[in-house]
Amino acid sequence: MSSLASPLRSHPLFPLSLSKRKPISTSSAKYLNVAPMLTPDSDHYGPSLRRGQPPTPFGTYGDDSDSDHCSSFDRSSFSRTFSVAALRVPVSDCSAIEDRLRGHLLNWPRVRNIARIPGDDIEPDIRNLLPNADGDGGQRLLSLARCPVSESDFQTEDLNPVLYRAKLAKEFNYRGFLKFRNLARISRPKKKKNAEGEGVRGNNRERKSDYTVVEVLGDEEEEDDDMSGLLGAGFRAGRWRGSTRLLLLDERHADRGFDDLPMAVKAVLKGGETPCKLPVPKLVRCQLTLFYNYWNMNEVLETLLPEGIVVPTGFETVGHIAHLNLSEEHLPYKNVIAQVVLDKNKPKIQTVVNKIDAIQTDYRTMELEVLAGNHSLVTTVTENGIKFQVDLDKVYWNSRLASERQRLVSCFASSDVVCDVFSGVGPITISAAKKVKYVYANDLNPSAVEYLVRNIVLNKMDRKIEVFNMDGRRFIKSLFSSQRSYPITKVVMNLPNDAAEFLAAFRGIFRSRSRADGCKLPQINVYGFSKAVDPEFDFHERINMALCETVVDIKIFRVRLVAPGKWMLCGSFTLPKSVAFAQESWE
Ligand SMILES: C[S@@+](CC[C@H](N)C(=O)[O-])C[C@H]1O[C@@H](n2cnc3c(N)ncnc32)[C@H](O)[C@@H]1O
Repeated sequence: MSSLASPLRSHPLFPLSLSKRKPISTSSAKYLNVAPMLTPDSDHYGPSLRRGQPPTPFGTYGDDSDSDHCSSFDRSSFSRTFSVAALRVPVSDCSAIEDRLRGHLLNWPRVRNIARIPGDDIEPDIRNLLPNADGDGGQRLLSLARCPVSESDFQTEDLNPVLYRAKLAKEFNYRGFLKFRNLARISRPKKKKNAEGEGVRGNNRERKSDYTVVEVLGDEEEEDDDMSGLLGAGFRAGRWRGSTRLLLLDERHADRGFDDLPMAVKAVLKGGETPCKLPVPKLVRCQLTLFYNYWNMNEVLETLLPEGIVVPTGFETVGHIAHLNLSEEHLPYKNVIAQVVLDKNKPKIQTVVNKIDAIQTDYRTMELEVLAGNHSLVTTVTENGIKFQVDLDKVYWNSRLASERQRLVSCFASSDVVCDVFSGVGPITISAAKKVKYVYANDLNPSAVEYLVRNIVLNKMDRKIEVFNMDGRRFIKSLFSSQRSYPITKVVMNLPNDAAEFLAAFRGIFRSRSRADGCKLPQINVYGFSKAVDPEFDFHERINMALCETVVDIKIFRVRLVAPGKWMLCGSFTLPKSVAFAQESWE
């Protein structure tokens, strides 16, 4: 039984997954309990989980301390090693040689073709102190070891850093000690950035942020011997003792002898015409290891999920939350999928959730299950430069409507007064308020109203928005019947499931006014869904029915397909006079 185990072996949801997906090779028996079989694919260029070999002995790389047992898998089983050849060159000549070897160097995604050799770098400061670096290097080294004994030690013109620091400390009076932080700054070593983006392995363990490591195979002496076979005795130049870099050669040259290498590489190895003076660069064999962090989400999921199961590709993001919409077939693997999504999208994503059920509540909220990461569903989203706080547990939010909201608001003019009947936490309200004269915003959900108020304050729009918390029909009726200081010119009704039915509330809104008053009729922007063959016709019919009137001049815009064959639409029309002045109202 144990021989069928895989990277998911400890996961109860994957009993047979990899046995279905990949055959296990008997020759790789020692890896059986940790890795799937790897079938080298010689036609394939570039790294892949199938091509590389697990490091030997398997499991010495990678630390799976991140694992939690309900959702995890053995991340170290994703380490793969590849053989590559490299030129070991002095740092000072590296970029010149790199230029000369374009087209012959390793060109794998996210792998730099210049690699550092751990422990090989010599700090410029140290190099200046070393004998032979400049004439007095040895003397400087000695002077560093000196401790100040007498006043005369401080009289020396050229104080070394140790003496200089001691001198400063000694000279500080009461006021000087107030500047003690400066003293600390003088002696604090500068932080070094890892510009290479590559890890340096220590104690055979990868650091968390590392995704690749390059090691030269064999010790120094063996290295020379190895290469003498390849290059011939003539190429056994004296060993270079300064800082070096590895220039990784294209994978085609991994196992080639000197004679089979391209002319450009041979020319560099021969020295002579290379830009570098002696010492001559050396050809070395390397092992390139790519860790779990290297592989992208698809590659990892493809390995983890059983064959035949489509790898879930996209997810929606709301602030720090990744929102999956897993299908039935993915549900048995939901925790592992979520963990990979989290691993591969940190730090932006901190929580991964899955929608449990279709939206059914009155407040259009979703039932979400937290699958990985922290359990907070309160997040901040930035949409079109505006910040919104939302609690996905209590309010509606849909990032996919961002461009539609932008389109709608772009149709408003600065003189407009907007009435947002189903405002939610305010994405249309606040965006419109930035442009128009005034906005009346309403929502039935008290939590949505709470966040709406927060977001209005957050975006400093409180002087241009008035908030209401009531049913949409009542809101329409009371707003239009009261003598508001701003006559409403635009109405937004974004509750696609039922908004068309709310249109009945507009019947008779100007009933008590005289037609001669010159009341400006508002433009209505109402959203709806349609599964009909002709969605525009279908939606127009529903609008007419709700208003008990035929709207002649209407523009219907297809917002997006929300499901196969199901359109979300936006209908825009001016409220017919006959509806606004109708004598009967919806009540
Ligand atoms: C689809 S959401 C749209 C929210 C917002 N316009 C947006 O784009 O995010 C619909 C909103 O209408 C609210 N709602 C549902 N029924 C309502 C009713 N009868 N009256 C007023 N608001 C209602 C819900 O609470 C929800 O916030």
